[in-house]
Formats: sequence, structure tokens, C-alpha cells
Amino acid sequence: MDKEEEANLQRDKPPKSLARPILNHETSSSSSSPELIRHLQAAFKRHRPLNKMQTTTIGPRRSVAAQRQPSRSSTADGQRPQDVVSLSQSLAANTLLTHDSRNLHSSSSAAGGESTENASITTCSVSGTVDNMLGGSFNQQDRQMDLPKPLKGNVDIGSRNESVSTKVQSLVSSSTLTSNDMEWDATNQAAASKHQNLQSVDSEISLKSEYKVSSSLAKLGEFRNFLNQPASQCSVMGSSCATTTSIHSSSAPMLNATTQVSRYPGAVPIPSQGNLASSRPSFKDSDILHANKDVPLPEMPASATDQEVRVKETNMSKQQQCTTVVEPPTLSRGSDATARVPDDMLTSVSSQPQKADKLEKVASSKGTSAPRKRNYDPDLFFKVNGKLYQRLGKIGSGGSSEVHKVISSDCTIYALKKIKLKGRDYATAYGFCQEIGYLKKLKGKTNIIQLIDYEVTDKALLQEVLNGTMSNKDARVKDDGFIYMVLEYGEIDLAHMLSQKWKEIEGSDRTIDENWLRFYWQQILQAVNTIHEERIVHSDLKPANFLLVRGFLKLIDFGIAKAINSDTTNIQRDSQVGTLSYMSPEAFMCNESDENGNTIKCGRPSDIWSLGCILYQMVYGRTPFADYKTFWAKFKVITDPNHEITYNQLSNPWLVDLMKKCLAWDRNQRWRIPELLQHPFLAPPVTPESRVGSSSIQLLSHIAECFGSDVRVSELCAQLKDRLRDNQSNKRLGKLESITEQEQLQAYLEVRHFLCNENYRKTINLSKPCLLI
Ligand SMILES: Nc1ncnc2c1ncn2[C@@H]1O[C@H](COP(=O)(O)OP(=O)(O)OP(=O)(O)O)[C@@H](O)[C@H]1O
Repeated sequence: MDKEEEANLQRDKPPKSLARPILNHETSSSSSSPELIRHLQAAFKRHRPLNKMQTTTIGPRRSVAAQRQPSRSSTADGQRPQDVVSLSQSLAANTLLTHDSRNLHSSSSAAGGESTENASITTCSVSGTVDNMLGGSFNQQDRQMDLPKPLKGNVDIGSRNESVSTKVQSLVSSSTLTSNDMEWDATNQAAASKHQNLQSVDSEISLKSEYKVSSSLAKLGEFRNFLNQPASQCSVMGSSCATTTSIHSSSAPMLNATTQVSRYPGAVPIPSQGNLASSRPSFKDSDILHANKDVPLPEMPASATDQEVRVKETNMSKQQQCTTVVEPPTLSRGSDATARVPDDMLTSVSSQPQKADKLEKVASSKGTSAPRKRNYDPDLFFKVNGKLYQRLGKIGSGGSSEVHKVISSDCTIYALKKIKLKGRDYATAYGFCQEIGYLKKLKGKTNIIQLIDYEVTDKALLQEVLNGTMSNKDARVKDDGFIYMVLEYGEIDLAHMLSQKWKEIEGSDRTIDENWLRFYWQQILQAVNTIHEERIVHSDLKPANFLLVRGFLKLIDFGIAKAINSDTTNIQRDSQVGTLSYMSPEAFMCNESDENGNTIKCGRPSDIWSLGCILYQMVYGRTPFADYKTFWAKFKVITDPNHEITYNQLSNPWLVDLMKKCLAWDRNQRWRIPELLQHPFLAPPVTPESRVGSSSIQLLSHIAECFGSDVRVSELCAQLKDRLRDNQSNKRLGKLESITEQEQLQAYLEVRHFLCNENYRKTINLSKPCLLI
């Protein structure tokens, strides 16, 4: 943040009563990890000093502003926090590091680097708590956390297009174990697993009270248990990687996961392998979204239906662990082991969950204040519908949520979005919950981030959202209510890609590569087209909301999206929404009356405006209103129909035209996406003449370059170019149109035709024309 912005921030600071409270995020594991272990870990993190791994990012995201009220909003949104994960093992002196591609850009802000770029306004309450105009909330983001110990290896995840390289290597070896208690016997995995579960439960109490090595050992057991239970070998698609995991059980269990960049279109199927595969439905087979509806998943029967009860586990959970006998998977020895463990074996709880839950319900209905106990460490895991997800680090915090990078039991990387409902009014919570509805609707759409699983702990709220009713309007959400969304993982967002791109360009005389621009602009258009076709207006389109997944952009964050009623093309909002720099004039004036007395509404054109701002930022490295720093300055200039946006001259005039088509002040003048996809910038009108002529000319230039030292060749090429440019010649070349798909070949043939001319050849002493071409 530069000084000027800082000054602006100070100036515009909202009164305390209006300031958005800083989200009270759950403490990460780092806060609860034993001090001693931390020191040990630090000693082994040779290349990365501990202090560098922890990033503090100032990043207010969206804010709510009363209409026509000055709003304080600022951000350093582009500052994607470090996504550094350390799966460390102090005891074994091994470290597993996850280095997300975002890490590469962690210190960079979004393109343009404007602190106000992502200052935003969001709907806080459908019922209109817009007075809670929010100022910047500064979320400290700690993307680092330590994982249990007996792991060795390293993870290096990067986005494909941004030098993606993903490699996960983890090794669990008995040699890393220092305690007999923890020693793993491949022939007795079930026993060991049970033993470790007990240890982890026992250790939970000691973890909270005092830092002991033994508690870490328990955690270690817990994590090892977690990883060990799924498939002995699985191919996994998630994020950008295909993961192959094999367990070598000849001497000790060895988990060797290699994750490589791959390009798998579509959602995230997990191919089933092994003799137990049938017991575990793939994502394709089972509609995970039924989890909270009519059809319960076989792998998460009762535990999946009542998270509230589950998190209030009493000592029963311990009992469950003691009484549950989980047969270990039949692992064939050697690297080709293909047995797959059903997910319901993931936690020992799931084998007898109903009984436990019932007992617990009884206990709680009698008012028994049984101490809460889980059979997993909440600092290390999230549990969604009975499935555990290991935390790998915080990816980011939005205005309303925190998003974590997690790994599932089958070694797939996901993003887990957690929204805290406590303290929110019902309507706001309802709005958050609607994101699930939209993502469900968009299931299977390849350019939308896919919802893998979800859980809303307030079942009544979810039911209302799914039913499309809101009878409980005045109620408040239950205490400790959470929404969990397990999402496809995106490696890097467009804001960071742009930032990176502009860093490369800055200081050179290069401009943005047009093909790069076309490639991503087309994907952006297609993603937004997908939602517009589903009658959804996103309302918060910005580079940070496009994530790169396996090389393709996908749209995220439907937190403030709205459905368009079937009898209209617009939506009506109760508050202004969006991110300031990308907000359309009508979004600023939503619900006000225009000069004809009509209510101003937002619809698809509002999204088109935002797309125009994104394109402008891609082209120029800054948004169209970047010079206007404060809310009021932006408001004034964006809502002024006479304001002229500055377009610096570009070599391709179509590009300027395209931006103008999106950024027309009058929303009725803006082009729709199907038109934009046909715009000459993306689909240049090619006449046969220009096609053949230009290709030939290019080829000639190339020839001239190759024979640069030979003046005669240069001269010949120059002559040929003139001939090609000649109208007569072009007309003749146009006759070759029948093979239009082979432009290069045509060009080649044409040039060769000229060079076959003996007179020309003579001038350069060529006996055979093919020597030249
Ligand atoms: N599926 C995902 N994969 C990777 N990162 C993600 C994913 N979903 C969200 N994120 C990261 O977390 C951040 C916050 O997520 P999201 O935008 O969904 O939350 P929000 O509370 O609605 O935030 P905002 O206020 O920015 O709209 C995103 O900017 C993105 O960096």
C-alpha cells in the first residue's frame, strides 16, 4: 500500500461502529502445536526460516455500503497470502513442504497493484443491514501449518501455466519412528491403527494442557492413520495433479505419492481401483450432493446427517474406537498393491456412529453437559459429512469465509471453504447458503469450480435454502453454525497470473501477448456465459474469482450471486454489491430511479461491465478507474454517463473496440457474451486474400531472415512480397481458397511457385528451387 492510499485509508476510516469486525478465525494448528516441536521443526527447515513462512497479509475484501453512502473500502486483495505447507516431522527430521504456485506470487499484488482495486461492497444482509458499512477488515492470514510427524518428502505444487510443477513425495517409514509404541507393523495394521486412534484421543487432553512430545506422537499416529486407511494405490485427480500413491509394505508402510501435472478436463472423478473399489462409490457414481438430502451416501450414514451431534462426541467416541474392529485392507505386498479401503473405514467412528449419536442426543436432551470430544484433532482436520480432510494451510480469507487447502484420505487436494454463521442474522446466513444451491446447479460445468461435498451444520437453514423458502426470516442462526464446502482446488487465480505477467512486461518494451490474452479472455467469457445461461448473475466478477485448474480458468465465489427470475432479465438487490473497481454504474445505483422513474436493476450487463474492467486490466495492467482511489471518487466517476474512459492506443484496434463494447455506460449498449465471443478480436475476419497473402509474406520475411547475409535473396523476397501485396496477385491467390485450413501450405506453395521461376533462380544461382524452401 503506498502512502497515498494509506492516507486515503485514514481519511475514509469509518466510525468504529461501522467497522466490520475482524473475522475471528479458528486458530490454526500452529497455535496449538507444542513449542518444543516447533523448535525442532525449525531446526530442520533448513531452507526456509520460520519467520518467512508466516505471512501477514492485509486484505479486506468486500464491504457493505449503504446506498449512496460513503463507504470505506480498501484492499490489497491481490496479495495472495503464502500458501506454504509444511508437513514436518521433527522426530524423524524429515520435512514435507507444500509450495503452492500461489506462493510464487505471494508477495505480489494483483495486476496493477492498486490497493483499492479490490475494495468491494457486498450484501451483508438481505433484510438490509446495509448500515453496517464495512471498512477494511484486515485478516491475518497464516497459510502455514505443521502436519504430523512420520512423513518425509516434499511437495511442490505450481500452476501449470505458471511453471507448474507438482510433486508430492511422501514417505512413511518405520525408520522414522522413534517409539516402539508408534512402530508400524504392516502385518498388523488394524491393531496399530486402533492403537493410534487411542493415542490420539488420549493425547488430545494433554495437547491442550501442556506440550509434550507424546502428544505429538499421538498426532502422528492420527495422521498416519488418516493417510494409511485409503487405497494402497490410487490415481487421483485433483487440483492440477494426478497422484499415484503406493504403499510398500514389505518392511514398513511406505507411502510414496508422486503428483504430477496433468490435464484432466472436467470435474474430479476418482477412478476406483482394487478389489474393494466397488464398496466406495466414485464421485461420479454417487451424487455427493445428496449427502444432506434424501439419499444418504452409503459411506457416511448417520454420521453424515448430524454434524452437530458428532462434534459433541462424548467419551463414547473413545469407546467406539475401542470397540470398533476395522479390518485392514488386503494389501498385496509390493508396489502394485491395489486394495482400496472404503472411506467409511476412514474413521473408526463410522462403523458404529448411529449408536453413539443416539446416546449423545439423549445425553444432550437431558441437559448433560458432557465435555466435547472428537476422535480427531480439529487443529489438523476438518470433518465434512463424516469424512476427514487434513488441513494443509490457509489459502485465503474472503469477506465472509476462510478457505483452506486440504487433502482427503485418498490424497486428493481440495479447497475447503468454511463460513462461520455465528452472530449472523438468518437472512445473511441464508445468502451464504445459497452459494451451495448455485454450485449444485452448476455441477458438471467444466468452467465452474466444482462442489465436491458440503455440510451445513444448521440443518433447518439448509433445508430452507434447498426448498427456496425463508419462513424463519427473523430467527438467528444456531450458535456455532458453520457451512463447509469442499471444492475443487484452484492453483492460482487470475489476479496473480496478471500480476506475474505484468511484472515480466514491466521495464521492457513488450506489450501483453495477444494470444495469451485471447486464450484466457475466451475462457473468461465462456465461464460467465455458462452462468448467464443458467440465469445466474455473478455480481462480483474480478480476476481473483477466476482460478486456474489444470490449465483452465474456472469461476468461483457465488457468495453474492443472484438468480434471475424467469419473468425478467434483471435482479433486484437489497444492497449494493460487488468489488468497487469492477462495479458497473447500475450496481452503484441499484434500486434507485433513473430519469424516467424506472427502478435501476442489475442484470447480465452488469457482469459484462465487470468483464470489461477485467479485460482492461489484462490489457493495460490497471483497471479503468484505478486513478480514483476513494469510494466517493470511484462512485462519482463510474456513475457519470459523460465520463470518458481513457484507452491508450494499441497495435490491434479491435482490442480497444472490444473493451468499449463491454464498458459502454448505457447497459443496453453493452454486448452480450455470445456476441463478444464472435468479436473480431477473438475471431478475426479472414478473407482468403489476406489469409494467403499474409502467410506468404510472413514466410518470405522468414526466408529473408534466414538468408540475411545474401543481398540477392533479400531483394528477391522483397520483390515477392510486393507481388503478393499486389491486388492482381491476391486475387489470383484467392483461388486457392479450397484448402483454407492449410494456410501455411498455401503460402509455401505460392512462394515456391515464384521461386521456381527460372529467372529468379538465376539471380541467386540456385539450380533447384527446393534448396531455398
Ligand atoms: N476452490 C478454491 N481453490 C483455491 N483457492 C480458493 C478456492 N476457493 C476460494 N479460494 C481462495 O479463497 C479466497 C476467498 O474465497 P471466496 O472468494 O470464495 O470467499 P469469499 O468469502 O466470498 O471472498 P470474497 O470476499 O473475496 O468474495 C479466494 O479469493 C481464493 O483465493
